[in-house]
Amino acid sequence: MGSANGLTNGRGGHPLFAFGVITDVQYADIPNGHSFLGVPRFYRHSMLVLQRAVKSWNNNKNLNFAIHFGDIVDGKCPKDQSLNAVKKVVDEFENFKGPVYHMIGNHCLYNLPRDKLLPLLKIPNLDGGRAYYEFSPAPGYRFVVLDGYDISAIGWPHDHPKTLEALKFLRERNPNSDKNSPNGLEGLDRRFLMFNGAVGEEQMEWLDCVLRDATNMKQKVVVCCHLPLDPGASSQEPLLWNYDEVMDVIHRYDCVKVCLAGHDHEGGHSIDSHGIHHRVLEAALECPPGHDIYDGGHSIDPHRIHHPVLEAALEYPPGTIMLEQME
Ligand SMILES: Nc1ccn([C@@H]2O[C@H](COP(=O)(O)O)[C@@H](O)[C@H]2O)c(=O)n1
Ligand SMILES: O=P(O)(O)OC[C@H](O)CO
Repeated sequence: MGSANGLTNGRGGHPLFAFGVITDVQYADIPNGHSFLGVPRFYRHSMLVLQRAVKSWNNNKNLNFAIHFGDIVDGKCPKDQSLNAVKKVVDEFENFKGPVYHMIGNHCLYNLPRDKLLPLLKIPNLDGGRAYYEFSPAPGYRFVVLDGYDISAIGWPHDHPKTLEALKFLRERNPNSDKNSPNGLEGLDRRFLMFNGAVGEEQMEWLDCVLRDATNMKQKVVVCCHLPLDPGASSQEPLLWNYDEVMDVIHRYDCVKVCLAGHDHEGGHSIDSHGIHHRVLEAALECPPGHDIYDGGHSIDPHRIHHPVLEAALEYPPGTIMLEQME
């Protein structure tokens, strides 16, 4: 089964490569709770979901790597346990017999500052806490991992220019005293919340260079970010503040075929005006005990948990993504 940009569902054709995916593990050694809107969250069980994912990835001998889309530990984790909790989850990922890539989410930053977090997550930190990077898992392909909290009111020191820029940005767009509240904001403006962030100017220039280089090298690109980049694949509140500017850069080139994200726990999928697939993955945290995203049995609530076979059919099997014939 082909799709708009040549991705297929793994039932035919020649696989280019496959990789394990999981997002929003948000582990904490605390009792079950719920989101602000009342959706149940299973903080301890998410570790089991991860363990099963790793087992399933290892059983599938053909995965090139695994990637977690951020929020490794929940913000409710007692702060004196943050370091050990992050280490515990990273160790679990390390049981995967292959490279593992991480990115930062808001909950990571509620727990630890960037200088502590980045080395633990093995995010290359070459330049003052930046958390964007790229890698090539197979010839002709490049993965670009964006830092959606580059401009953010969380994670940088309180007096850091990026914190101040983010607070100014929020003040100008969100009149609520609780900057996590979207009350009164209309439509896409509902994304101007403190638990989101933006890609800054320097990162934007870096992205432009990487995409120009990939185009020259005739490489195809998958863009990964904790925060979703397309309103068609996500509700309004979790979007990257400047998703539109990032997409303008991406749309200048023809090399990006897929954008993957987490953060919007329900998940979603869209194909944008340029034929790029956007897939937001469902949160491991909200998988109820007794069920498993990665059991492949599909005996669980398909609305919340099972990675459904989408129109673009990116998953093969659940918990992995296989790319084929990206043209
Ligand atoms: N509709 C909403 C959603 C969230 N908030 C605020 O954000 C905080 C985090 O939300 P979670 O979904 O992670 O629980 C929450 O504590 C609220 O302050 C909101 O105001 N309105
Ligand atoms: O990052 P969280 O877990 O606070 O949740 C983000 C929400 O799902 C966005 O609507």
